[in-house]
This record gives sequence, structure tokens and C-alpha cells, in this order.
Amino acid sequence: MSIGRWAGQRCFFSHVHSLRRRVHPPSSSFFPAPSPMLLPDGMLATLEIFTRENLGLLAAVQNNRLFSDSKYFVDMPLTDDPEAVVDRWKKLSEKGEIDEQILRFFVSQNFAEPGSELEAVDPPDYTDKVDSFAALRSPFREWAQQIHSKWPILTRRVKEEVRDRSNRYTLIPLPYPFVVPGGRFRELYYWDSFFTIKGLLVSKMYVTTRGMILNMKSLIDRFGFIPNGNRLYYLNRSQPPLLTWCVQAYYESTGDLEFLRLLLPTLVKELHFFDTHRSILLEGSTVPLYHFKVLAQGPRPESYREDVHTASHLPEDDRCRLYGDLAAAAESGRDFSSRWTSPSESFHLHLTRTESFLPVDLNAIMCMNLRLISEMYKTLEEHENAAEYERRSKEMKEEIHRRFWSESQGMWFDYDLRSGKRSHRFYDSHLLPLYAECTHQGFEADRVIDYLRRHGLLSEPGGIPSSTQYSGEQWDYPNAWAPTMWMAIQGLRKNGATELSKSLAVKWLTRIMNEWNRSRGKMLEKYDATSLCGREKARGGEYEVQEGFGWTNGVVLDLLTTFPQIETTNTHCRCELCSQVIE
Ligand SMILES: OC[C@H]1O[C@H](O[C@H]2O[C@H](CO)[C@@H](O)[C@H](O)[C@H]2O)[C@H](O)[C@@H](O)[C@@H]1O
Repeated sequence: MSIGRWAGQRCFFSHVHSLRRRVHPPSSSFFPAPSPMLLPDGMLATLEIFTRENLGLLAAVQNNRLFSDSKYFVDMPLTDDPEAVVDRWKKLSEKGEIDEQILRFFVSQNFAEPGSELEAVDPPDYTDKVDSFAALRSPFREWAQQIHSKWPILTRRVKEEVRDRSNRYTLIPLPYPFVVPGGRFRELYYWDSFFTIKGLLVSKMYVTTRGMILNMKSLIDRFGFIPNGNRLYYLNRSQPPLLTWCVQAYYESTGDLEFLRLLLPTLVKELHFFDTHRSILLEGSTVPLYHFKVLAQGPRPESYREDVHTASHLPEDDRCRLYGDLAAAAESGRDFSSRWTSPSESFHLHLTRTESFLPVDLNAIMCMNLRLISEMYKTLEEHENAAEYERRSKEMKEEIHRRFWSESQGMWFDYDLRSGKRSHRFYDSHLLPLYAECTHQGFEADRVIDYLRRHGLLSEPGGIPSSTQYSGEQWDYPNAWAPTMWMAIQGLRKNGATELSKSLAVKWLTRIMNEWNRSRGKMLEKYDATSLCGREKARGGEYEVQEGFGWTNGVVLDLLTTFPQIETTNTHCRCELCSQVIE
């Protein structure tokens, strides 16, 4: 926990790192907390291939645009041990200039296809027909069945050879099969997994869900936290910490008390990670709040070219700070967004200062985690612990009110540590206290609904946009995303706004179903909120819109079964927006 006045500068870390280099393995500062020694033998050497600046291999491959997506190279398995690959690369480098053709040949000889380290697997608990959708109306009922049938397509298992020769892969082995988001996202993603699990539970796939949770437990056992995804290059950051929600959802569906008992210490361990590495105590306060924060030594390996380009606008001394803030934006799950820049400056990605904001959503998540952990202790009749976590959760509720709630606006806003004020711009993540039930005494949901209406946020035909800012980044206007739409809809519902929440569900589900029809069966990671029929594509960001898609599928199944009686508004879409007929 950082205490006292927030300094906002930390470039000295590169210096600290260079001192530490003498006693630690070279990449030690890539890790936020756990010792890199926890990595299986040889994996540190693998990580170095993809992070060590002075080796020059990563820069050569990425700067020469050998692959159009920067993530491609860092996912490639090695065809030999890392020491041998490094040795060959050094010998080649010593010969002088390496042109693109030689580089391509080197990569083809020493690296294999990304994804070849994983195998598709039929989930053991998947059956073609489930009775979960019987109460739904047509065409939602048939659609739900088709989305359900996507689970086997998205389920993967780590091949045995990765366990045997883990030093040849950036993939971190996991013990159980897992559902991936899809497309370029070939691994388990932390916060995605909660929304995927909500869908798996609707599909009654309890074994798969249990395995997903145990995979995350195994990551906490090994590293002390859950990384962004199970890749070595994600080990310097986490993501919005939703494991507690996953366990609660699983317990609610199964009543499996032994599983709860097994997982509770893991949840507490994760909380400890956030308390130790992500919390901050503001002056005059006794209750810590949380922020996303990453100590990065260099660009994100999976977006090396992009980060180097973004940082090229800055003096060299500031670059390490920016690399950390960009990785922290990835930790927030919202990479990238105007949210992490000051409202007083016009947007540019190099102005990203993620660490300088106390985010509403992370704090609401932590507040809910404390409450859920307290309830779990109560269930296990550990009353002293239950009381302790309940006390902490209540304190956080008050602090959320004090720091984030604007009485005049009727909305929560992120707190800007640099200005010491709330940053009065809307992001859909600001609705999270509704779902987390971390609202203050006397709170009325109408205040928030009124804010949404006043700012036109309920009037877009395809959903609530991520923000009101058009920055060209993927977590801004006009894009809308399944996880935050789900939290907004369920949050409004929890707070008594049933009709509004239902109408938003209809809008969102129709938006996704229209795109599904138009594209003949595609489920996407994000959508454009300004159209209902799917003609407009979501845009922005550093990669193409991906198809699959874990969290969209999960959210759709969960919403359809939350509101079984809803009907689609497809007719409206057909007349107003589409040039083609959507059946
Ligand atoms: O490669 C760029 C970034 O991609 C990921 O972020 C996006 O996809 C994730 C998987 O669906 C999702 O969890 C995240 O919210 C998206 O912004 C990745 O998580 C980032 O770390 C990575 O830099």
C-alpha cells in the first residue's frame, strides 16, 4: 500500500531495477511481486527472448512487421530450447545486417505456429440439447441454443508437451480445459472468464466452470495473483479481480460447500495481493482505495511496435512511466480509453496516466469482493472473519461515496490523483456500484437514470456506449461491450429499475442477434452502439474486431435466461437502418 501524499512519478524504478540486476535474474522487475523463481526451470529464458531489449530479436521481428498482429510472434512456440535459439540469433547478428528475408527464415526455423501448443477438447459436461432455454420466446430460444453450441469450439487444453518442455512456450500451463475468448485471444483471460462462466452455468456446464476456477486458483498458487492471461508476457499485471464473483456464481448454482471451503483462502490471498500492490491511502483517510498499477520496464511484448510508437513522442526519461501506464490500462481491461487521460487535455494515447486515477469500477469490485468473502465466511460459520470483512466492505462503501459520488451530477466518477478532484466524464464502468451494491445510504437509482437520460446515454439504438468521448480507442464512443453492458443491466435490475433494465437487455440482445444474422453466425468481442442492425462495425484499438467470443456468448445466455419473456425489436431495425433484410 502506498501511504500519504501521492507523488505521481516513478521513473526512478528503472534505476532501482538496474541496481537490482546485479543480484537478481535479469528480468526480475518484469514481475510485480512474486519471485520469477516461481517460474518453472527455463521459462525465464523463454520470457527473455520476448522481453530482453538488448537481444534485439523482438524489436527486429516487430519493427519489420513480420506479422500484421504484434501478438502473433510472442505466441509462437520455440522449436528448440531458448538458450540454443538465443545462441543462433547472436551468431547471426554478429555476421552483420540482417535483412527481412533472413529474419523471416530465422523465425521459420526457430519458431512454430501460435496456437499449436493447445488442442481443442470436447468439454465432458457439454450436451447438444439443454433444457435451459425452454421458457424463451422465438427467435431468442433457437438463437440461445446455437450460442450454447459454441462452447466446444472455444474450449482448449494445454498439450502435454508444454508441461514436459515448458521452456519452449510463452503459454503458462493450466491443469484443466478452459474456454478462450476466441480469435487472437488463444489463452484464458482473467476478467473475461467471469462473463464466460455466467454463460457456462446457464448451459449447466459445472465441470468446465469448476476447471476454469481451479485454473485461476493454480495461477494464484504459483504467482500470488491471476495474470491478465496465461502467457509469460502477461505476468507483470492482473485484470479486474473477479475470481470471487466466479466462485460465488458457481456456489449459487451448485451449493458445493466443499468447493467454497477450498477456494476461500485463495480469494483472501488475491485480496492480499491487491492490498499490498494496488492500494493507496489518501491523506486524511483511513480506508485504502485501489488503482491499476504496473511496473513495466519496457513496451508490452504483445504490442511492442505500438507501444514504442506511442512513447516516441516522449523524452526518453518518461518512457518507462508511460509503458507502465499503458500496461496498467491493459490491467484495467479497458485498453485503451480517454478515461486514463486528463479531461483538460485533448486526447492522445501518450498522455495515458492510468496509475493516476482511482477507478470507480475497481473500487466497487473490491467492495463487493469484501462483502462476498464475508458472506462466504458466514456460510462456513467462521463468524470472526465474517465480521472483519463485513466491516471493511462497509467502510469502503462510505469511501466510495465520499471520493467518487457527485451529488450535483447524480453519478460516480473516477478520482484524479493529480488534480485531487473527481474527473467529470462518463464511462460505463462508473455504473458498477449499482451491480456491486456499494451504494450509499439514501441512494436513489433515479438519480443515476436521470444522469443517463440527460446525457443521451439511453438513446443510442444499440446499447450504452463505453463513453461519450470519440478518441479512436476501442473502449470509447461509439463502442459498447458485453461485460459492461451486462453489469449495467444487472445493476439497474438489482436497484429496482426493472423495466429500464429489461429494455436495455432487449436492445443489446437484438443488436448482437442482428449482427449474428447479418454475418451468418458471428459473435463479436464488441459492437457499435450507434446502430441496431449491425451495419456499423465497432472500431478503434490496435487489433481487428475479434470473433468467438467468450464473454459475449456468456452475457447473451445469462441475459436471455434472466429475462425469458422478452421479445426482439428486429422489425424496427429492418425498416430504419438496414439495406438488407434481416430474418
Ligand atoms: O493485445 C492487446 C491487449 O489485448 C487484450 O485486451 C483486450 O482483450 C481482452 C480479451 O478479450 C480483454 O480482457 C480486454 O478487456 C481487452 O481490452 C489484453 O487483455 C491486453 O492485455 C492486451 O494488451
